[in-house]
Order: sequence, then structure tokens, then C-alpha cells
Amino acid sequence: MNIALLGYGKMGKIIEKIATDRKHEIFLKIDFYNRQDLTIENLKKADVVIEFSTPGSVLDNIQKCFEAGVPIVVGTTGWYEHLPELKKKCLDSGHTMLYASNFSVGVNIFFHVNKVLAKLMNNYPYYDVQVEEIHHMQKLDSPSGTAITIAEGIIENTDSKKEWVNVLTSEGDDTNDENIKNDQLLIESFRIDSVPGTHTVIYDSEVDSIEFKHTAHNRNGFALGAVLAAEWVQNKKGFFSVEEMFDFGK
Ligand SMILES: NC(=O)C1=CN([C@@H]2O[C@H](COP(=O)(O)OP(=O)(O)OC[C@H]3O[C@@H](n4cnc5c(N)ncnc54)[C@H](OP(=O)(O)O)[C@@H]3O)[C@@H](O)[C@H]2O)C=CC1
Ligand SMILES: O=C(O)C1=N[C@H](C(=O)O)C[C@H](O)C1
Repeated sequence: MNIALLGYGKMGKIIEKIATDRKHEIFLKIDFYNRQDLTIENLKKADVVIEFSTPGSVLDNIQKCFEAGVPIVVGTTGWYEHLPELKKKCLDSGHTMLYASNFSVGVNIFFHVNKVLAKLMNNYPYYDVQVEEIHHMQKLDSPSGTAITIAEGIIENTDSKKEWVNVLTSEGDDTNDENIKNDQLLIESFRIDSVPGTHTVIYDSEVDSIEFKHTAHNRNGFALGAVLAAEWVQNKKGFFSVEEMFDFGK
């Protein structure tokens, strides 16, 4: 496939390596400094676009891909409040988009088991639940997209939690969770060194706690998943989440 990469930072560079190893060609790499090369004419040359840029640029980039009529795989996080309008725009005008807060196989298994666990724990209301995420210091958004997906999986399957709230805690601070209501699910975010991404769901009672944790050792799993998603979606029409690609519910 001919792939255009929108965003050529930590993820873009690993995606380039994995896509090239899988015999794809990366013919366009866009970062902040050459963003004037992101033209409809250039985009039309792509079989598929892979987008890992920034929360501030992703919406314009998706719009340009829609205008060029090229399928787009979106890994960028921090824009999910626009999901409903974007889904409508994509479906109404016959475009193709697949997005994921996290493309790694391990995290997608984690998402699936998280929902099953939440359903089970719903029978034991004396456990309170919270989500923790740790990422590198350069991360622009909080909470992480992955933590939002985890929280939504818990809220869908739990009677006691109605919405999530985020607290960004600096190293050494104590979490100020006094203002969090019982029906709110706390997502606590930490930014430490160069951590690629660690997510933990904690069920806590007076007598014990249960911790369910995913630790990314590096970014290769995210990047491979994004290339697999590009291969999967290139000849499809519609609006997809990565859950449809993995389909663990089968
Ligand atoms: N879904 C998933 O599995 C994963 C998602 N992510 C998400 O992917 C995104 C990127 O992560 P990461 O690679 O670590 O971030 P980086 O900051 O390393 O890279 C961001 C890239 O976007 C570029 N950029 C800035 N403005 C534009 C623009 N207008 N158009 C195109 N590119 C632009 C930057 O260019 P320059 O360097 O010139 O400023 C840089 O190359 C984040 O939102 C992150 O949360 C990350 C890992 C996994
Ligand atoms: O910014 C990152 O690095 C990551 N972002 C994604 C997220 O927000 O969940 C996925 C992964 O955790 C790494």
C-alpha cells in the first residue's frame, strides 16, 4: 500500500519502520514544519493515511482526508468530544475512518476483560473502583485516550458509576479526591519520565484490593496495530473503531 503519515514524531517513526518491513511504501511524512505539503492532491495518492499527530491538528487532518476521499486510520487522542459529529460526517458522506485510543493487541484484550470484570464486580458494591494511567512527560492530553476507553467500559457495565472525572497528579502530590462524588469514576493521571503507557484498574474494599494492569514496554505494539488497521480498513467503507477489527466478542 501507499501510505501517507500525518505526524512524524515518536509514533510516526516507528510506524514507518514497521510498515516498510511489511512491504508498504511511505510516500508522504508530515510534521509541523512541512505541514504545507498536506494538500488534497498529495493525499489522493495514498491508499490509506495513518494519523498520529496532536490533539490540536487531528481534526483538520481528518477533514482533509475526507475531502481527498482517502481512508484514514487515527491514533491521535485528545479529541473524543468531537466523535459523534465526526462519525456523522464520515457516514453521511460515504468516507472511511478507523480510530482507536490504543492499537496494541494487549490493550485490546485488556479492554475486553475490563468489561467482563466490571460486570462481575457490579455484584459486589462494597468495592470502589478507580483507574490510574502513567505516561511520559511530553504527553499533551489527560486523561489518556486509553484510560477514557477503560472508564467507559466500566461505566457501561456498572450501576454505581455514571461519569468519569480526571485528576492530573504530579509526582509527590497527594491526590485530592475529596470533591469526587460516589457516582463518579476517578481517572488519576501521572506524567513521569519517559513511561510509554501504563494503565491500572483498581477495585478497593475495606479488606482487600484487586489490581488489573497493562504495562507497555515500548511503542512497537501500538505501531504494529496501526499498520494492521490500515491493511484491514483500506478497502472498507464506513466508520470503525478498532474493536470491530479485533472482534473478541466472536
Ligand atoms: N492510539 C494509539 O495506539 C496511540 C496513540 N498515541 C497518540 O498519538 C499521538 C502522537 O503521539 P506521539 O507520536 O507520541 O507524539 P509526538 O509529539 O512524538 O509526535 C507528534 C507529531 O505530530 C506532528 N505535528 C504537529 N502539528 C502537525 C500538523 N498540523 N499536521 C501533522 N503533524 C503535525 C509533530 O511535528 P513536529 O515534531 O514538527 O512538532 C510530530 O511529528 C498522541 O495524540 C498520542 O496520544 C500514541 C501512542 C499510541
Ligand atoms: O501519548 C501516548 O504516548 C499514548 N497515547 C495513547 C493514549 O492516550 O491512550 C495510547 C498510549 O497509551 C500511548
